[in-house]
Amino acid sequence: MTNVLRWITAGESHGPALVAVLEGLPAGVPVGTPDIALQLARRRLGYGRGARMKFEQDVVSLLGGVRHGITLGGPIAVQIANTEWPKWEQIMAPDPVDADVLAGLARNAPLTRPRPGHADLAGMQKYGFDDARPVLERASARETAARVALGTIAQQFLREVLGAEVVSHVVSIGDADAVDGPLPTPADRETIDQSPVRALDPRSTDALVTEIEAAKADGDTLGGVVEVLVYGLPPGLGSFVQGDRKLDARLAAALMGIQAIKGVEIGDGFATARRRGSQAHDEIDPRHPGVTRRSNRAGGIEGGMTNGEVLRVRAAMKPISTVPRALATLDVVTGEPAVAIHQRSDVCAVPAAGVVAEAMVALVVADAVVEKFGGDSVTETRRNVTSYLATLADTLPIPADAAHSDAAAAS
Ligand SMILES: Cc1cc2nc3c(=O)[nH]c(=O)nc-3n(C[C@H](O)[C@H](O)[C@H](O)COP(=O)(O)O)c2cc1C
Ligand SMILES: C=C(O[C@@H]1CC(C(=O)O)=C[C@@H](OP(=O)(O)O)[C@H]1O)C(=O)O
Repeated sequence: MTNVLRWITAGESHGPALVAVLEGLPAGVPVGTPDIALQLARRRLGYGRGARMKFEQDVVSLLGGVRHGITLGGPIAVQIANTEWPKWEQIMAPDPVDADVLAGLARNAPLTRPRPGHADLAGMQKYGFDDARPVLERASARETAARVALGTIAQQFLREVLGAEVVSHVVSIGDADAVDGPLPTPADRETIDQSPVRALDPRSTDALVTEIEAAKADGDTLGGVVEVLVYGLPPGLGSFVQGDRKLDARLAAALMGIQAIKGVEIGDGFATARRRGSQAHDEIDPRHPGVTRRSNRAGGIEGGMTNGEVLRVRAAMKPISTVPRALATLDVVTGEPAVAIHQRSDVCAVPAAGVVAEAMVALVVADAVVEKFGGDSVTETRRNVTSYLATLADTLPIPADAAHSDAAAAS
């Protein structure tokens, strides 16, 4: 399946900049450099991130597709420059650099002890490198900054045409679970971002921070689970007619594409597999104004389509593979046993992964919205949305506002 909305990123972790292009978005979406900078700043936060997050800055510029704060309908190009570039200018130079100059740079020493869990070894084998540098430079999750930049624009689009809002929070870190309370709503965003682990309930924060501190003290690393919710989606985004058109399949692929994400769950996912049917599905109740369902175990997707309930998807992140108490590996030059590269690194990046997951969900949902409603301008897309919602109300005896579920529908 070819996406209506297309996106791509380029750039290395220690290169001069990341670049990202988003194509297929209608004209008229309000977005500016400060909106993107704000989201990039959120991605850098979170307890457990390494030193690099403190000294490195993202410098964002919109290079195309936006004029005076409004998208023009053409490809949108974003650049995220890296303030650390002067330190890497020769090591990562696109043009040849004198071998003597490179030999004098300690930072340029070949990385020959691949980290289990990172892209190092398979990447070196795949491309025939005896240095992990060319692999890790692109495999690195620095690239997620570029996706967050594009996700910001997708979120602005969803807000503009549907009034839809994307929220994320951390569900667990390592073995510690956040308090299992009501689902976060858009009104909770600030509270979540103020928590160093991006947990909604303040009682969760201490437990999750303690978990990270304990791993750090042991020279170890952690993963965890994040959840993304989208409020305000109409039924019918995505499709049941082909596997690759299913919205759940598209969400899973996009979330799995984030570095270190190893599991995706839609709604109650794995828990649903253990339930009986009578306890697994979401009964339809037309008497409850504004809500068609008595529960939302499906996470707002049935048959590969949104069903008008809150979209709810989780992503499981594995622990960071640069483990300070380094793991066993080999030296690819000598073939001898060795310990893996273990320079500075994040101990836990789950809170940041939540921000990245928001971006990927926003891009996938925005793609499904453009696919269903079309439109070259936001005005045209919005008109098509309005007409679809009116038709829905005409054709089925579902209360009109049920087609636009609100926060209450989530609980
Ligand atoms: C926000 C974020 C930050 C990350 N930071 C690190 C890090 O500091 N050190 C590390 O080894 N891996 C880090 N990772 C994970 C690696 O990028 C990832 O494990 C690697 O690219 C291999 O890909 P895979 O885990 O998907 O197989 C991070 C991932 C994310 C999403
Ligand atoms: C730079 C970012 O994340 C990096 C992702 C990353 C990895 O291996 O994925 C490894 C670390 O980089 P380094 O090995 O240079 O310390 C993280 O800091 C970022 O998120 O902006």
